[in-house]
Amino acid sequence: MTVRAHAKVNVQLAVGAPRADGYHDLANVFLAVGLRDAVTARPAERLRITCAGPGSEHVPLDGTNLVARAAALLAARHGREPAVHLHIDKDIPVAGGMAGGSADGAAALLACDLLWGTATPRAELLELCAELGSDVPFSLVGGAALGRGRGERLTGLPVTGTFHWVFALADGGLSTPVVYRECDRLRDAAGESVPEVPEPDPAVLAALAAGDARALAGALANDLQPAALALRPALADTLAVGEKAGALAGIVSGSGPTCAFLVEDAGTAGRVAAALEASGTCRAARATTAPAPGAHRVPPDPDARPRPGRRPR
Ligand SMILES: C[C@@](CO)(OP(=O)(O)O)[C@H](O)COP(=O)(O)OP(=O)(O)OC[C@H]1O[C@@H](n2ccc(N)nc2=O)[C@H](O)[C@@H]1O
Ligand SMILES: Nc1ncnc2c1ncn2[C@@H]1O[C@H](COP(=O)(O)OP(=O)(O)O)[C@@H](O)[C@H]1O
Repeated sequence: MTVRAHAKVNVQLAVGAPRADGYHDLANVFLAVGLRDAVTARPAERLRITCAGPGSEHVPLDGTNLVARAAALLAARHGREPAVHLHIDKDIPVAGGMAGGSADGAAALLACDLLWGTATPRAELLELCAELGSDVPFSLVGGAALGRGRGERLTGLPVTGTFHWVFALADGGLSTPVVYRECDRLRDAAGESVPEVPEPDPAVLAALAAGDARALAGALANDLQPAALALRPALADTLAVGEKAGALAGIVSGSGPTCAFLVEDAGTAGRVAAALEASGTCRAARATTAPAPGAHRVPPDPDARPRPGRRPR
């Protein structure tokens, strides 16, 4: 049973003051993009995780992996053992601010639910996603959505047309909690007044609904960007290269260090990606489109053969 789930970019990430539980209230406007992982679930004697693809050496294969936590949570809900082999085919950059772990968690929940025939109602799956992590419910639903609370309370958003993006992948990741802490520290140091509960920007929502890339480019906003840049100053060079090469706008994706560039069309995407790769300011650049779907089953490929050079760990 194979389920695919996509990466995200935050077209608005407004971060409130830290809450008593250590989280931050957000106005988090998620947009699912073309980069995706796949999780395959097969019956096994006990829970086993394998992973292949770029960066897979940085993915934990123990009980802390979100796919392991997803299987354990769903199994406990249905009073059974999580006896399953979960294989992750990774393409989403690890610790890149694109919710790769969350995508895998949502994909594993769905894959196990289908494999075990447990038919968990959608609302319950969403609750389990929220237990796994703040970004996991969005990975299940995809498209575009506003996340309130810590990002887990979703309202679907209308999107028209296709948005073209280029992602500059960085060497190494950034830790999400470290970036949130740096954001708090910078705001404290600047004596900034921060709302408890931030609000979505109507300009962002209108641009998504209208399919207006120029308007969306003008409204992109990420409150975690100053923190990501403080922790990784070289990201400013990456952003400058992409913008100079013709992107409408560049922004750090979520907690970073991936940089996201919104571009006018597929041709510009190719040119911006080539300029980023030639600049040496990133590990690789990937052109893709949005919106992308939520986690979904893929039919088995009768001609599937193991691909050389992608041996699972
Ligand atoms: C920043 C965002 C933007 O979408 O994603 P990434 O860019 O990392 O992918 C998310 O808020 C990340 O969500 P996710 O990675 O699911 O976070 P969780 O596992 O729930 O929380 C990890 C840690 O991040 C911090 N955290 C997360 C969410 C939130 N609203 N406030 C927080 O302060 C807390 O320190 C928490 O302990
Ligand atoms: N399936 C998974 N894929 C990637 N990372 C995972 C996974 N499960 C747990 N992790 C852990 O979560 C951390 C954050 O991973 P990821 O979701 O890729 O990044 P981000 O939170 O920046 O979007 C990783 O550094 C890793 O230790």
